[in-house]
Amino acid sequence: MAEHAGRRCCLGWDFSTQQVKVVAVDAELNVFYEDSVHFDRDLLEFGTQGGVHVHEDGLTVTSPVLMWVQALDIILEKMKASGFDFSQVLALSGAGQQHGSVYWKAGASQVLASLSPDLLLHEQLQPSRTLLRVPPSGISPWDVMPPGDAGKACFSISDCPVWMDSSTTAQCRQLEATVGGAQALSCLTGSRAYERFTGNQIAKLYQQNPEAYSHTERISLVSSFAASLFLGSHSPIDYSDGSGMNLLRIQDKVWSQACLGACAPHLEEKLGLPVPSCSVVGAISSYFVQRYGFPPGCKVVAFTGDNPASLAGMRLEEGDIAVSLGTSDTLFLWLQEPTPTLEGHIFCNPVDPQHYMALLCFKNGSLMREKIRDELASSSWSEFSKALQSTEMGNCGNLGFYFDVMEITPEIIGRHRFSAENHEVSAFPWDVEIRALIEGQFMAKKIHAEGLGYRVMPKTKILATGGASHNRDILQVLADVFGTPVYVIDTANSACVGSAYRAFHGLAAGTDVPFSEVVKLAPNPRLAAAPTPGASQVRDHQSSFVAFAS
Ligand SMILES: Nc1ncnc2c1ncn2[C@@H]1O[C@H](COP(=O)(O)OP(=O)(O)O)[C@@H](O)[C@H]1O
Ligand SMILES: O=C(CO)[C@@H](O)[C@H](O)COP(=O)(O)O
Repeated sequence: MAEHAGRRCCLGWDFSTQQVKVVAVDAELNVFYEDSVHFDRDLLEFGTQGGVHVHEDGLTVTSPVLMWVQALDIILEKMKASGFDFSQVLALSGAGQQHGSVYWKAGASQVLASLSPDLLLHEQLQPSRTLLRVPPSGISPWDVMPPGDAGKACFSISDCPVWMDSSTTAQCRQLEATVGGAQALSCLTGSRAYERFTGNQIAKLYQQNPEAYSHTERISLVSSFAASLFLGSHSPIDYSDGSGMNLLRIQDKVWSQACLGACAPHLEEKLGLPVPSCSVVGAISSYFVQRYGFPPGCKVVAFTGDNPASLAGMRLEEGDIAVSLGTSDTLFLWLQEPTPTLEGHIFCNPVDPQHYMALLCFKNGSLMREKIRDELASSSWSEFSKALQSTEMGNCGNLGFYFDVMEITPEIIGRHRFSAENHEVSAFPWDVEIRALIEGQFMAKKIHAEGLGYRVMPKTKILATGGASHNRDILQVLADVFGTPVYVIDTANSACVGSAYRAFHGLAAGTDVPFSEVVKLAPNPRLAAAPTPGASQVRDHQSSFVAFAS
C-alpha cells in the first residue's frame, strides 16, 4: 500500500499554461503528494509549444480544450495507479491560467451530468478528434466542430483563446469607447481594456464566428471550466478570476451591463452569476465517486486564477510583494482599497472579500529566459547560473531588455542592449547577456511596481514562486535589484498549494473563520537570497538607463 494511503486531505489543482499540476495537503498543512502532466512532453499529439499554438498572424494564441481534459484524465489515472486514497479527500479547489475561455456547446450540461465511470472524461466530452490541430492557413482559428458531431461534442470551438493572445485590439478600443475611455473602464473593472482579457476575446468570437457563439450555452474561464469537470455541471466564475475579463464591476461585484452589451448579446446568461471566491460550489460529481473513490460529500470550492491562488498559497500579507516566475512573470500585492490606473490590474482579493490585489503581468518571462539559455548556455540552467555567478552585480553598467514577443508591460517588442556609456549595441558577451536579461527583467518589474505606488519598506519581503524560483542565482539578482530579501515556500507550485488551502477554508464555510486562521499552521517561507551589501548603489547608478523600460 502506498505511504500516502489513509491521510485525510484537500487537493489543490492548477491548470496553468504548460501543465496541469496537483498537490495533496493533509490536515497539518503538509504537502504529501505532488504530480503534473506537461502538455508538450506528455501529450505530444496536440503539438503545442509551451502549451499553446501560436497562429499564423502571430497574434492569435490558443490551446486545445481537449488537451486540458486529457491531462486531467492522465493525472487522475496516475494517482490511482500510485495507490492514492481518494476516499480521504475532504474538499478540493483549483486554479487556472487567467483570462483563457472555454465555450460549452448547447447540450454540454447534460453530458457533464451523465458521465459514465467506465470511460475517461475526454472520451465522453469530445469523442471526435477532428480539427484538433492548428487550422491550416486560410481557415479561421475559430473552427466549429463538423455538423456530424452535433450532439456529441461538448465544445463550440475546440481551440480556446488563452492569455498570450493579443489579437483583439479592435475589440478593446470598442469596449473603452462604449464606457467613456480607458480610465473609465479601469475604474469600473480594475483594468483598461487588455487584448487577453476575456470580454474582448468573447467579442472577437461573436464577431468572427456568430454561429459558434449562438451554439454556446455557457462560457467558462479556464478555472471555472476545470471546476465544472469536477462538479459535473457548470461552475460559476469567482470574483477574483472574474476580475480579469473587463466585465466585472470590482466594487459591487456584479457584471457591468454596459460592458456585457459592448461585447456580445445574451452574454449574462452565458456567463452565469459570479460568486465569492471562497464559495463551495457543490459536491463532487458521481463520476469521480464511482471511478476514483472520492467520498460523495467531497466539496468543490470555487476555482480561481493562478495568480490569486498563488497569493493564497504564499500567505501574502500587506506590504509583501509576490513575484511569480512561471510561463509569465507576474508581480502582485495585497491592496486594502482599489486604485485602478492605466497600467496593471486590480482584482478582487481571493481570500478576503473586502480587499483587493494589484497585478502586473510580463509576457516575456520563462520562455524568454529559456530562449537565451538555449542560445548561449547550451540549454543548461547550470551553465546559465554560471554566467550569473561569474559576472558582477550591476553588469559593469551594461543593460538589456529582451522582448521577443510583444510585451504587455510596457507594450514593446525586440531586444535592446545599452553599454555602460548608454550607447545601443547589437550584442554582449554571452555571460554579460545572461546577466543583462535577468537584471533587465527585474528592473522593469521594480519600476512598474513603483509606478503602482509600491515602495520597499524596511520590513518588506519578496515571496518568489513559479518554475524559475528553483534557481537560486536568479533569486539573488531579484534580491539585489529590489534591495529586499527573497523568500520561497517549500514547493514552487504555490497556485496548487493555495488551492488546497482554499479548499480547507471552504470546509469552514459559513463559520466566518478568516483564511489567515485556517492557514496559520502552514510552514513559514524560507529565506532564499538576501541583498548583497552595496547592491543599492549599483541600482541607483543603473536606474538612469531605465526610462526605456517604462
Ligand atoms: N532551474 C531553473 N532555472 C530557471 N528557470 C527554470 C528552472 N526550472 C524551471 N524553470 C522554468 O520554469 C518554467 C515553468 O514554470 P511553471 O511555474 O511550472 O509554469 P506554468 O505554471 O506557467 O506552467 C519553465 O518554462 C522553465 O523555463
Ligand atoms: O495573464 C496572466 C495574468 O494576468 C498570466 O499570469 C496567466 O495567468 C498565465 O499564468 P502562468 O501559466 O504563467 O502561471
